[in-house]
Amino acid sequence: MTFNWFNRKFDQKAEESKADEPAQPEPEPTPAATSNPSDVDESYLSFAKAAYENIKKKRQQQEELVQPVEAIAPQEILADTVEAPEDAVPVSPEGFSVEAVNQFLGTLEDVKNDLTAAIASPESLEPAPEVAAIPAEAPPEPAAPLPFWAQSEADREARLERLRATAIEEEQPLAAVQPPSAIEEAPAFALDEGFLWSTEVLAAQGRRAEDITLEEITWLKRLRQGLDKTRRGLINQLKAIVGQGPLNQDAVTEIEALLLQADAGVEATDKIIAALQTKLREEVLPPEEAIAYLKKLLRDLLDRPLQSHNPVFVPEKDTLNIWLITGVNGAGKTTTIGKLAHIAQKSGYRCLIAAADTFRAAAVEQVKVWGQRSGVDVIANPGQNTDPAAVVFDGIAAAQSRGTELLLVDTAGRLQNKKNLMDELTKIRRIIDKKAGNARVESLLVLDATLGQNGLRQARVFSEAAQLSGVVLTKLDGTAKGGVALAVVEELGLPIRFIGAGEGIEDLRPFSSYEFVEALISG
Ligand SMILES: Nc1nc2c(ncn2[C@@H]2O[C@H](COP(=O)(O)OP(=O)(O)OP(=O)(O)O)[C@@H](O)[C@H]2O)c(=O)[nH]1
Repeated sequence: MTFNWFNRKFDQKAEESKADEPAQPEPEPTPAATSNPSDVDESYLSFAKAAYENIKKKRQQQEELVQPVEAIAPQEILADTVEAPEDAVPVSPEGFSVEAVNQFLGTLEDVKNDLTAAIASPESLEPAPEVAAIPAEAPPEPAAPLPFWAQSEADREARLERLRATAIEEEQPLAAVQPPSAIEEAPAFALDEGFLWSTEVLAAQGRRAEDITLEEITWLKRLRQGLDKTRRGLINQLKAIVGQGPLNQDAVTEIEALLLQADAGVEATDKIIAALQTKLREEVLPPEEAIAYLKKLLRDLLDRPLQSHNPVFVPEKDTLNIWLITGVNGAGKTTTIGKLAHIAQKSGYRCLIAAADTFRAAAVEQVKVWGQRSGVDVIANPGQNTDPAAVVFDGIAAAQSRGTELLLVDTAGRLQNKKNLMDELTKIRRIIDKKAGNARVESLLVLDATLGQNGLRQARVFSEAAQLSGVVLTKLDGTAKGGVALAVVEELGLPIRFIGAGEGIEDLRPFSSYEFVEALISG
C-alpha cells in the first residue's frame, strides 16, 4: 500500500473515493480518554511503545528484503544439495542452460518422491553406498546455511522469528537497510523524548499505532526542532506568565507582547487577546487550562481559511493536476518544487516539472538539479528569457502525452511590479484553460518565514495578482518568527498548505494546525 503524503493516509484508492465527499473538517484532537494525568501518560507511553515495536518490526522485515544475497554460483548450490546432472553443460560459471536447469528440477522431483516413499516405509530403505561408508558414530557435516532466498518458507519464518526475538535495541543505521539514494541521512530511530512527543501528537489526531511510519516521526521531530527558537521565546515566558496563577490582565498583556515578538502580526494578536480577555471575564483559568485554551485559539485561527478554501489539498489520481508555484526569488520556490516532486513520487503520483521561471537561466538549471534529486523530469526551453507561457505550453503537452498526474510549474519569481506579475500569470492561466481545460489548477505562494512581517508585504502583492489556493511557508527551521503563520492566515485569508523546515528533500510536509501549535507551544 502506498502512503499518500498529501493526505497522510494509506491506500490512495480508498481515499480517492472519499476525496469526492465533502471533506470533513479536521477532527478536534482527542486528548486521552482518562482525565487522570498518570493514566494519560501511561496510555501515551503504551501507544508510543506499540508504534516503536511496529516500526522496528517493519525495519527488520525490510532489512531481510534489502539484504544483499550472497553471490553463490549455481554449482555450489547444486554441490550442497544434489549432484549436478552429469550432462549438465554450464553455459558459464554463473549459470546453466535452461534444459540443464529443467533436468536438475526433474532430479529434485525424483529426490522428493524418494523421500516421500522413504518416510512412508523406512524399512524399504537401502543405505546409499556413500552413507553406508560413513561410520555410524561420525556426526554428519552440518550443511552450509543456504542463502536466505534459497531457504524453505518454514526456515525463513523461523529465521525471522529468531530475528524478532533477538532484536536488540541498538540501531542499524537506516542507510544500511535502504539504498542511500532513497534517504539523505539515516534518521535516528530511538524511543526517545522526540519519539514520544511525536507519537502523542499523532495519537491525539486519531492515528493508530500500527499506521505510524518512521518518516512521520522523523518529520515531526524536524518540525519541533525547527520551531525550537520560536517556542523557547514563547513557551518559557508563557509558562511564567500563565504559571503565576489564574489568567489576569497583566498576563494577557504579556502574551500580547510575546505574540507580536513571534511575528504573529497585529490583527492575529488582537483577535487572540480579545478572545482571551472574554474568557478571562467568564471563568478563572488555571495554568494548564489557560495553555490548552490558547492552543485552541491558535488552531481555530489557523484553520479558519479552510471554511472558504478546499480543506483537502491532495492531487486527484488519474487526472492532470497543475500546481503553479509563485514567490519571490530566494523564498525557497525551487527547493519547494523539488520537495513537492519528491513527496508526489513517494505517494505514487506520476509527476513532471515545468521550469517556467525563465527570468534567470540559473533558476532553470537549479530546477533541473531538484528534478534529478527527486527523480522527476523537467520540461524547460533552452536559451535565456524565453516566454514562460511557451514553457507551460510544452509542459502541458508533455504531461498529457505521458499521463502525468501532477505538473508542478515554477513561475515568475521576481517581485517586479504587480501589473507585470499579473499579466504573466494571467497569460499562463489562459494557456492552461485553452490547452488543459479539465485540469485541476492550484496556485501556491512560497513564503520565507524568516522574513516575518516583511514577507507579508510581498505576499500581499502576489495574493492580489494570482488566484492563490494556499501558501507554502518555508524556512521555519531556525527562525524565531514562527508566529508569521498566524499573520499569513489572518491577513491574507489564505490557508497554509505545506511547511518547509530544512534544506533537505524530506523537509516539507502538509501543514497541520494541530502539529504546528503543539510544536510551537509544547513541543
Ligand atoms: N533552512 C532552510 N533553507 C531553505 C528552506 N527552503 C529553501 N531554503 C534555502 O533557501 C535558499 C533559496 O532557495 P531556492 O529554492 O533557491 O529559492 P528560490 O525561491 O527558488 O530562489 P531562486 O533560486 O533565486 O529563484 C537556498 O539556499 C535553499 O537551500 C528551508 O525550509 N529551510
